Amino acid sequence: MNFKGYSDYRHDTVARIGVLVASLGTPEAPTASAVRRFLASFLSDPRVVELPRPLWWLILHGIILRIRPSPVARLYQSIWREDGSPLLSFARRVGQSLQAEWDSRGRGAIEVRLGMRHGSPSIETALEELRQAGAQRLLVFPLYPQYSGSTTGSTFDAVAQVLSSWRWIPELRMITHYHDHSGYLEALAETIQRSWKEAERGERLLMSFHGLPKRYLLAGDPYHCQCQKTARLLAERLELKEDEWQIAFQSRFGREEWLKPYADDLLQAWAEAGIKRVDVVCPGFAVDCLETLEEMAQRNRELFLQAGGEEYRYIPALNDEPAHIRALADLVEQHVQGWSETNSERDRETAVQAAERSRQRALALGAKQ
Ligand SMILES: C=CC1=C(C)c2cc3[nH]c(cc4nc(cc5[nH]c(cc1n2)c(C)c5CCC(=O)O)C(CCC(=O)O)=C4C)c(C)c3C=C
Ligand SMILES: [Fe+2]
Ligand SMILES: [Fe+2]
Repeated sequence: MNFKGYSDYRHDTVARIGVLVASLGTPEAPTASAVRRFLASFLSDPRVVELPRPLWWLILHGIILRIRPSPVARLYQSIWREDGSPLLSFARRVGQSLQAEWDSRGRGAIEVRLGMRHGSPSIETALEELRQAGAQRLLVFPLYPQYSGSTTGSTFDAVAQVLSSWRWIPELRMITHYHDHSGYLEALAETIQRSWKEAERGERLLMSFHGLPKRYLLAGDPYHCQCQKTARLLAERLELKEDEWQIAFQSRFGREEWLKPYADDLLQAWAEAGIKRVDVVCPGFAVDCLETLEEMAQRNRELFLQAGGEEYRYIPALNDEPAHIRALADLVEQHVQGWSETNSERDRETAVQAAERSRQRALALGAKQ
């Protein structure tokens, strides 16, 4: 028996809905060895680094995994929390809050599980839990508002890989992007406006997204377009004038050209041009992580202040903000349409009850003859 199945399957089993909330993953600890394990997994993913495998294997194992883990572990140390990696801690809270928000809506049961593309809790573990909970309908929900092959696409690969060992493949749906979803944009607008109420507003708002090699855009990855659209719609909601905001891309890796403008270069140029106060938000990050807390909230602040800037305010990611959770639950609701209705109908009249009724009918017919 090569495939996992339910050996004790009963016909009155209700087809449950499982929601796999997926995120990137993070090291288990802020140490060089844990960071090495994480990077080895992440950077071996052909969706993340699109280079010929033998060449990349040599560069990755011969150079990168020897020199990068120690300095990157120090960066993780600067943001590590009592409950571990910020990315994992916030993603857990998002999963729990989404489950609670859904339950409070009374729209039929769903089971939410969190799975990480790299590290733990793995997508495999999360899917196995959903399988055991009888989730024969599966909604895959990667926490990436903007689609990219390197993130959303890679999540799909991992899910497909796990499902390839299942005997009974669930009905499958996937939220591949939500960059222009009104609830998501509203949640972003709300956190920015709240931050403007708390302290004086900056002269400019920088909307910074994780970067991507420009090559991927030219090969057809829609990520760049979706970031542009998110930024434009957000600026419209905030009624910002052209010169009051700007998009940028952060977290470059390697030597080739990435999407531009680069966030650090832009902040430096702003400071040198006499801009004194900036607000920075990272709309592409559903939860705070190394790239937002260390790079954008700490490192680029130093850069801006040293170049002559005076105030730099980092506006946190949406994390478990109620407006964010409501938006995510709205997205789930939109994508399970048709599923929950059939489920509640089945809840009322299970297959066994229906079978019993047809048996009675058959008996009654037999008695008449
Ligand atoms: C070629 C390399 C990389 C691509 C392409 C890439 C795309 C990409 N990444 C995110 C989100 C995150 N990336 C994070 C960390 C991170 N990213 C890369 C490289 C690429 N990312 C590296 C090597 C690292 C690790 C840190 C480092 O060594 O510099 C994280 C944070 C993880 C954490 O633990 O907090 C996130 C989140 C997106 C959205 C994206 C494509 C759009
Ligand atoms: Fe990344
Ligand atoms: Fe574009």
